[in-house]
Amino acid sequence: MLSDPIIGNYYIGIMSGTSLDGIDVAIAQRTRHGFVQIAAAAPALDNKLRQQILTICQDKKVELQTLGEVDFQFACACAHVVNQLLEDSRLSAAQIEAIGSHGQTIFHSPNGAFPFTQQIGDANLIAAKTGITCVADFRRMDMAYGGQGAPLVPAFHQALFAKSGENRVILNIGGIANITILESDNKVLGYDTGPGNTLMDAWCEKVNGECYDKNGEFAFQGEVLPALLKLLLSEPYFSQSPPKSTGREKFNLQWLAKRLAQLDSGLNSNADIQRTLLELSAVTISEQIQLHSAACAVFVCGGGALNPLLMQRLQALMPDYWVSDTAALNIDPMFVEAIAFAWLAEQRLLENTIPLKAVTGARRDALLGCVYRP
Ligand SMILES: Nc1ncnc2c1ncn2[C@@H]1O[C@H](COP(=O)(O)OP(=O)(O)OP(=O)(O)O)[C@@H](O)[C@H]1O
Ligand SMILES: CC(=O)N[C@H]1[C@@H]2OC[C@@H](O2)[C@@H](O)[C@@H]1O[C@H](C)C(=O)O
Repeated sequence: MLSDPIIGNYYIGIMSGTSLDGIDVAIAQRTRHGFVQIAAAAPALDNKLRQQILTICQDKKVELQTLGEVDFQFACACAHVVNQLLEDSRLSAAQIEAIGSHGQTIFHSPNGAFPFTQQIGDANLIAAKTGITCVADFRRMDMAYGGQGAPLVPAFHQALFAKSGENRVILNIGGIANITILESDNKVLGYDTGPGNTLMDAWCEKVNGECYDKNGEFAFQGEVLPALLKLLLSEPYFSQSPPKSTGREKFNLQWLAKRLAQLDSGLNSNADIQRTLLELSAVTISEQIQLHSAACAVFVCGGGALNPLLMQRLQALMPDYWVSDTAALNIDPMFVEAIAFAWLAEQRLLENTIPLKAVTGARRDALLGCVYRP
């Protein structure tokens, strides 16, 4: 029997998501049993660079020179985390087939008259500074075919986690939350449900100066404010049918401030608002899962899996579902997205189209990503 030439190959995935908490990087290996995590790291972003990117995302305005310089610096940061991880794991660049680099989304606008999505982190530089082929720009071909360009991970979830004859849900709770419904007949549905941690992070940073609510401790001190929750839930995005995707362009501090101003929020404690934002994420996620899937196991990944109150509320709001995290499927919940981009790089080099049209609404499945060779 001929041996399969792709078995044993190593790929690297780099993801830095909407939370801007750091750069997730993972080395994965194609084995006979699937795609296996070999090493991973999630170093924090340099604070100055993080602030510059946040400013670009929040102000939605940037000088072209600044944009170019931030793009350069972010790519250098990505190359650095790759080189560091290779050194720590005693692997050489020559052993890696490719890097899949998501880049940092600075604007995602899939629905306007001129849809676009923009990620920074020049893949030429990543290839040059690591000596490894870099695959990047994964979203825009899907958009070119009329798709949302997001979420992309449902295809990876299907490839790794689908089990014939069994319904499963994969729930990523990053800044934005997205669900993948894996149906027993191999059909897949996936979309962004709305805020995961992004509003909680923004509020916590504003009132406590901490970039996130560690272990949900601040939210635990508060009570849900029913009038505020009702108002937040009236956001039209939540009742829109998929395909749909969103980002910090919509769910941000201004979005929250506008709604707080409509209520007499001066009477509410900051902890109550934090608790209500957590409830907003839990309610919007659990409603969408229950709308599209019969009772089944829900496997959570992303930083939200580390928030015990959020996990507790998801289980309570979905009593017929079994909520755990992707560790139960042998993938570290903190690195599912990074490994997904390693997988997307592999798929690109193999020239496999990615089955996403049912998720993103694209007219056809496409080859995703551009290849930058050093
Ligand atoms: N110990 C913890 N307790 C509570 N929340 C946590 C904890 N650790 C991480 N988080 C939350 O997870 C977030 C980071 O999650 P993650 O890295 O999955 O997001 P992301 O990849 O940036 O976002 P996205 O998936 O939307 O692109 C943090 O901003 C924080 O809100
Ligand atoms: C435009 C963009 O960067 N979207 C991210 C974001 O973070 C979570 C959610 O919103 C998801 O739609 C997507 O990331 C993952 C990796 C995806 O494409 O599947």
